[in-house]
Amino acid sequence: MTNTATAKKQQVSSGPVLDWNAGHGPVTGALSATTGAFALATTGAATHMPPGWALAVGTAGALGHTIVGLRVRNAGRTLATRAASWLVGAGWTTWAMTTGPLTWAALGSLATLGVGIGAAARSSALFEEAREEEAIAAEQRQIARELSADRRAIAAEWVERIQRVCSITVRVVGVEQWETMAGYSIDAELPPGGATWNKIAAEAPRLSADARLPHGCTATASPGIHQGRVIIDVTTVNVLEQERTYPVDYGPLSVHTGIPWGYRTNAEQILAYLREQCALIVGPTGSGKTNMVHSILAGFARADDILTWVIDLNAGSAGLPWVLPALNGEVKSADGKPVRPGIDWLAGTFDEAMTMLDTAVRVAKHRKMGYQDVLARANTDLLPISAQIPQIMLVIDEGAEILASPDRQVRKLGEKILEVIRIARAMGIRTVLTALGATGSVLSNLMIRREAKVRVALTGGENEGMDLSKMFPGSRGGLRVDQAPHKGAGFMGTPESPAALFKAWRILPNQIREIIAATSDRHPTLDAVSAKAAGPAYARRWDAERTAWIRDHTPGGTDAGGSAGGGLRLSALNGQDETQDSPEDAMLRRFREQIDATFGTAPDPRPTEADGPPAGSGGLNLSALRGEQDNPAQRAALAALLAAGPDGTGASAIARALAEQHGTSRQTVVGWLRDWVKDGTAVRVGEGTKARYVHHSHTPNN
Ligand SMILES: Nc1ncnc2c1ncn2[C@@H]1O[C@H](COP(=O)(O)OP(=O)(O)OP(=O)(O)O)[C@@H](O)[C@H]1O
Repeated sequence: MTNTATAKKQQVSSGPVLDWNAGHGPVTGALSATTGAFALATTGAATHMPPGWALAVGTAGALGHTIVGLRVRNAGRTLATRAASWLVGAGWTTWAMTTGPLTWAALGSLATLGVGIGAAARSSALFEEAREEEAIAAEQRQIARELSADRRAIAAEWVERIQRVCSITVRVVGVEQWETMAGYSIDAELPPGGATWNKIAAEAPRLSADARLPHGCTATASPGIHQGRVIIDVTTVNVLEQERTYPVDYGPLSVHTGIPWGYRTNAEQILAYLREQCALIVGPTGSGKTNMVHSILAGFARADDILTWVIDLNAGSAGLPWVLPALNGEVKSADGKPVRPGIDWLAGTFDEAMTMLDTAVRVAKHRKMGYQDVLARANTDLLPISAQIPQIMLVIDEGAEILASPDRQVRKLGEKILEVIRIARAMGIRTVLTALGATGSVLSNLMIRREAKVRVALTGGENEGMDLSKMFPGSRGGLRVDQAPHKGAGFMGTPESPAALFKAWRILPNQIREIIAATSDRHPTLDAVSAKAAGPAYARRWDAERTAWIRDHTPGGTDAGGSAGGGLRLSALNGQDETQDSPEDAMLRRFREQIDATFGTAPDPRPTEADGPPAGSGGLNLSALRGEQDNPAQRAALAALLAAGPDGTGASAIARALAEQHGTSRQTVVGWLRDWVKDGTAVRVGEGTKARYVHHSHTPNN
């Protein structure tokens, strides 16, 4: 029951309730007083109540209201008005009960009284309001005084400190406390005579020590609005000490608007702009590198114009958490449909990595030719990246070790990586390389130095192999490993944001699963020009024999290549044991069933596990899911083939059906049909112009 209803019920059952706290405006207050007095006078007169009682009630009312008013700190004027209302009302009631309330004199005087009480109440309400506003303003003035006293103290302290440590006398123009409450920024004017902001920046460690800042807190100088001004950011709370999980807003991102990779000491996000830049992430074992790679993949998965290709030759697990939950049906979209993996391609073997890199080179070269008109129209030599022509981000875990490897074969991979970096910037393929520590040899490579300017050093307190001055040449020794002793923390610098402390968000498998589900519909598909260049090497990337290595990593699988040190595992495919009906097979079967249920496809045309696995099968055979399941155009083509029934259909008819929504060319459909005939999904009937294709489920044998 609501409060009002309760109050009404009480009133009905026990007569008028004297509510000293009840709020009244000037009109309702006056009305309530006069109607109350009138009711009391008429009932009192009718029942011959002694008139003294009305006076007693009025006095009690005046007292009651005054006590409540004092308790809520009403102004003296309000208290007096209320008490007077009660007493005047009671006086009238006493008089009216003696002389008769239903006379013109009694009624007229009551009306006058009502107006009088209303006016007094209105004036006291206005007074009350003004009094309250004044109190708030005074409180704010007091806070402002304290704040500006605080700011003045900070300004004076830092003028004196900069003078003492850097021998520069600055004039502080403003001090701004950060909303995150993790520190403040000082805006100061440099003295005339040639002092520059970097003179103060170079003394950052000494300034921090002088200011007795807690570990992990810094005083970093950067340029102000012109060359005669400097901004000094001082952190007073070490947010790098805290563990912060990946932000739960999985909204869309774009390569153009930057991808958040972590947060700075002032708790603000730091963005990586990768349209033209490659990135290098260095982190020794245990520093939080794998976690950081996951949070990078999370950002890429959220972008609607990025396709992520991951090379992961380690027993490590950079790509698997982004693939497996989708494949084994752990994750479903909101409407219960299977979802696409969070990355577009995962290479876990040397051969697959080589295939991926060759494909990337082909795509880059083909884009250059195929998009001449687009470039001319946009008057640019940078391919306009969009959801229709996505950027390919190649993430190569321990890629720096590949580049620096003494092994001839591995070096071939390295050369290919460098080729992609060299030729593909304009055509929208960029790389993120991670490194355990082999930075010296990697950074001496001109290509990396020039193209990979988004840099991260995860220190986790590790000194070994961590040459920060090489990673961040502009920092001039201002960065010290001991400033970031926490896992996942280190330094990050980009062309837009100078190298400084930062921390990656912690991301756990449940968040990865959430992101896979949230972003499944958002991933772009490879544009037709690139897909043509990529060819079957790309279209068949999820085939059984090519994803067999994943079996080594799924629950129950043996981690054959896993080594404690996380060394490169180039022989993942050697000596596999093709056990029948393994947990992975069961998982795959479940996934196929879901796809069949969702897309209305027929039973698998290939022999099932029960029929005995064909050579090389038994892995995660995604192409068994009717070919390129994550290509909507191809799914639509397959649906058209199925819908055509036993009469079958042709490439032109399918292409026409797909034209409006997918713009697929007849040529592409011909390619798919050829593949489907090869793998038994479709049967070709007739020859030449009469050739038709029938889905195998509509053939006489079925
Ligand atoms: N951003 C972070 N915030 C808090 N803790 C973290 C963060 N990143 C990593 N950690 C902690 O550090 C541990 C190691 O992280 P991670 O596995 O990513 O390191 P790594 O450098 O890849 O090590 P390895 O090479 O041995 O796998 C994690 O289990 C976690 O406890």
